[in-house]
Amino acid sequence: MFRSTAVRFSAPGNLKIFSDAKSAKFLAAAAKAASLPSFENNPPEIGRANVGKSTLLNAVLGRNGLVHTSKQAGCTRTLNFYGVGPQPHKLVLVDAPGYGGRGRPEWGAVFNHYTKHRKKLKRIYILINSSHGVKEVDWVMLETLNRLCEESMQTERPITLQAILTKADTISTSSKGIPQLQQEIFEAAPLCLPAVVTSVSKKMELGVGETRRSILEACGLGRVDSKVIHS
Ligand SMILES: Nc1nc2c(ncn2[C@@H]2O[C@H](COP(=O)(O)OP(=O)(O)OP(=O)(O)O)[C@@H](O)[C@H]2O)c(=O)[nH]1
Ligand SMILES: [Mg+2]
Repeated sequence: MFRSTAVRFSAPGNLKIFSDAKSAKFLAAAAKAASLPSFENNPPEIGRANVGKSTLLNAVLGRNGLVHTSKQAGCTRTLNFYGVGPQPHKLVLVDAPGYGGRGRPEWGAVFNHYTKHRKKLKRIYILINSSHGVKEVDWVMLETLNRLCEESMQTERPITLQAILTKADTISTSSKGIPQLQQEIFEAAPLCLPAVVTSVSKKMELGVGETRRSILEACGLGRVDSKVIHS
């Protein structure tokens, strides 16, 4: 269980902002979410469909089944916000729909709008399947996010980017090794922070504590982490 006196991951309120609707409605909702004043820190998770975004979020929140997951790609279709701790939330985690074959242009439009306009955005996590490696769509997304981070450095809203290599329990001998994947990520996105390697399965749990620490550090809550987080 991930516990903290100031940041309680075990009792989040699920703030579902978007519904699956036409693009215009999506964008209006994205604009609304981007200007919500009570959201302090919003690190969103992005990645190809089925990479394990929602599963990792459940693990990070210490709440099995809170975030809907599925074997079928394209499960998450909206940006979902999970407030952590008492109101007003110091931390809000954001689960995003996947990109790639099962993604939809309007989902991308919402994500782009959100990342461009959300004032309190601190860090974006890009999740990549360890055993599939860096696909072309991942490469394009890494380059795009690297540009976004670079541009943000000139503003009062610097955004950092970090990779998460998921499903480490499924790495086989034919998969590329983690150091090689890391190298490819750096080539596409030199600003990307070193990847956290995770696995959330019955076989192996790995990297969940490290992901939590990274989120707290990204949001300037790092001191809370070192004192009172138990993972
Ligand atoms: N073996 C293994 N399976 C995992 C892991 N993480 C997630 N899965 C499985 O992968 C499938 C997809 O997980 P989700 O968390 O729904 O993936 P997602 O990225 O949110 O997918 P979309 O919402 O469709 O974009 C589910 O069947 C999960 O149980 C992992 O670390 N190891
Ligand atoms: Mg999902």
